Amino acid sequence: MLRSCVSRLRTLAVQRGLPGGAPLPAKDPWSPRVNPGAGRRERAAKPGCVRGDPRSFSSEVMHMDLSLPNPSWSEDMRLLFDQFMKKSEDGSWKHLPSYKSKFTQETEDIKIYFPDAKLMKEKLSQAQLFPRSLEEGLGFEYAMFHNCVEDRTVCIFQGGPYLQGVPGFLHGGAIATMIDATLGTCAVVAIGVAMTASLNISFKRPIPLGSVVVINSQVDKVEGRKLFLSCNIRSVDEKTVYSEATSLFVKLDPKTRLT
Ligand SMILES: CCCCCCCCCCCCCCCC(=O)SCCNC(=O)CCNC(=O)[C@H](O)C(C)(C)COP(=O)(O)OP(=O)(O)OC[C@H]1O[C@@H](n2cnc3c(N)ncnc32)[C@H](O)[C@@H]1OP(=O)(O)O
Repeated sequence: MLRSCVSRLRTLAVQRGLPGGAPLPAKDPWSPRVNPGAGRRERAAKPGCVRGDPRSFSSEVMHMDLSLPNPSWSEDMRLLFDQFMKKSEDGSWKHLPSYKSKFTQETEDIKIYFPDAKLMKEKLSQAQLFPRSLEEGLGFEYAMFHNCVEDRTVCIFQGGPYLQGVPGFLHGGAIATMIDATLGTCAVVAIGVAMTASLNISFKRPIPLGSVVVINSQVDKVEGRKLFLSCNIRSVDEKTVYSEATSLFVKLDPKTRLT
């Protein structure tokens, strides 16, 4: 019993990068917690990006751009990210930063839909964006890029070990989450604050855990406040179509309260 407690504490010490933990492989994406450098984002040059171990400064984690490469990213993920960053140099594509929690323009915009702005502010101070709520490498690792001319958002996504459904493959709910997040971002960039009214997904092939996939979304049609979007998820070599989805997003009516 004592031995198992010591062993558990030792494991926790390793996970938190504390002394006493046995060393583990430095670049194992399946054990990001045990990588002492795993909390660091490599590209810290962008505005708003914080250098150092974010776990020691929780407010900094909230404000750190989490869509930048980190040690849990596979080679495929890094290559795709670099390709899209290259495409962004001429301005046709734009890298969209992503935070656990941050008062962005969207946060400001949504306040008007709540009758009690003070209560809303309190709630928001505790809130985290769902796909960013798991620790680095364990859940949703992704970066999004938007093309304003073509009304398209591309998400490069690597699903970590905590997103398992059928053993070895991603959970359908995790896939749906990333589809919704990508379509939602495409919608918000296109028309402002909007919510998912309907989402229809066809799961065609299972997505292996830890693999990198590309979610391609686009605006198909706009009818007043209604925005119809579709997307597909493909393998990096584009040969496998894993999922397809269609959706309706509705731009919120400033006259209507959400609660
Ligand atoms: C530069 C950096 C940028 C970065 C940028 C990143 C931003 C960061 C993005 C985060 C991205 C997260 C993405 C997560 C997105 C969610 O997960 S949202 C959560 C799930 N969705 C919900 O909870 C929504 C619940 N539903 C509702 O609140 C309301 O039904 C809605 C959707 C707001 C619509 O209500 P409403 O505004 O009162 O609309 P209403 O007047 O009833 O209907 C308007 C029209 O839509 C139609 N409609 C409404 N609902 C439906 C429906 N379910 N089916 C079919 N038609 C419908 C109506 O029939 C009507 O059609 P018309 O008669 O005009 O032809």
